[in-house]
Amino acid sequence: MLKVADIETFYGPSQALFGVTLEVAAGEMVALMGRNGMGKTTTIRSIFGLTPASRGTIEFESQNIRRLPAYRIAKAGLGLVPEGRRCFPNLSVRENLLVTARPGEWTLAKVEALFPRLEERRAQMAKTLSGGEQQMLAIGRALMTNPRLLVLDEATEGLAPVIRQEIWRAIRLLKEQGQATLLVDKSLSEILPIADRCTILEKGCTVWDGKPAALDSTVRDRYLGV
Ligand SMILES: Nc1ncnc2c1ncn2[C@@H]1O[C@H](COP(=O)(O)OP(=O)(O)OP(=O)(O)O)[C@@H](O)[C@H]1O
Repeated sequence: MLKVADIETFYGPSQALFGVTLEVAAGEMVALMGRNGMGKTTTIRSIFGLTPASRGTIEFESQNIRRLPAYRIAKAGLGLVPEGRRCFPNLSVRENLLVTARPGEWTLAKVEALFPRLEERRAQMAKTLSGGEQQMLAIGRALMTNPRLLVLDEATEGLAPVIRQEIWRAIRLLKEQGQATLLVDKSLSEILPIADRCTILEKGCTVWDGKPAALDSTVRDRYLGV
């Protein structure tokens, strides 16, 4: 479904990615891992055309999307939940969900069933939500676009444990429903049981790719330890 091969990405003169390769197949949940600053967010920004890659290939459903503008990439069927959420602060929860809606399986009712808190707060302005609720809203908004591939960047970072659990429960449900997902998260105990595959980045390069069961302590210590 998504094939990223050997991409290189720059911020001005400074190179951040030196050869990132990853793949997400239909129905798969893939974890993109690596320590801070190794290039996970840049990889996601490159896939979405927000910081375009200058070399390599990015194919989504056999279409080359590397040089497409960001809005065309979203339209091709990729949904992003960026780091740091980003909802419309002065729109209600319900308006935030409806403004990005595209026809498909995910409807307002289904998103509200996935996150009952959003239903309870549907008339509230997004800016009055807690951080965790805003994160749920950001996920709900991405689902309302009915993406064939959902990409979550640090969806549970910095949230209270009870909210994190709610978000992980939702992510597990998405997986059961066969939603193809690319996930960045530092919580190995949550991510490893549900990921079909892990791709690890080190200094802007893909250095490991495999099933979570193959991710032994040597690999963990080398690439994921602090
Ligand atoms: N806007 C920017 N301008 C210049 N360099 C940047 C910019 N954003 C990121 N970088 C650099 O690119 C490299 C990769 O950063 P990136 O944010 O992709 O890493 P990450 O793996 O997502 O880290 P984190 O887990 O901390 O979010 C780092 O060296 C970082 O300093």
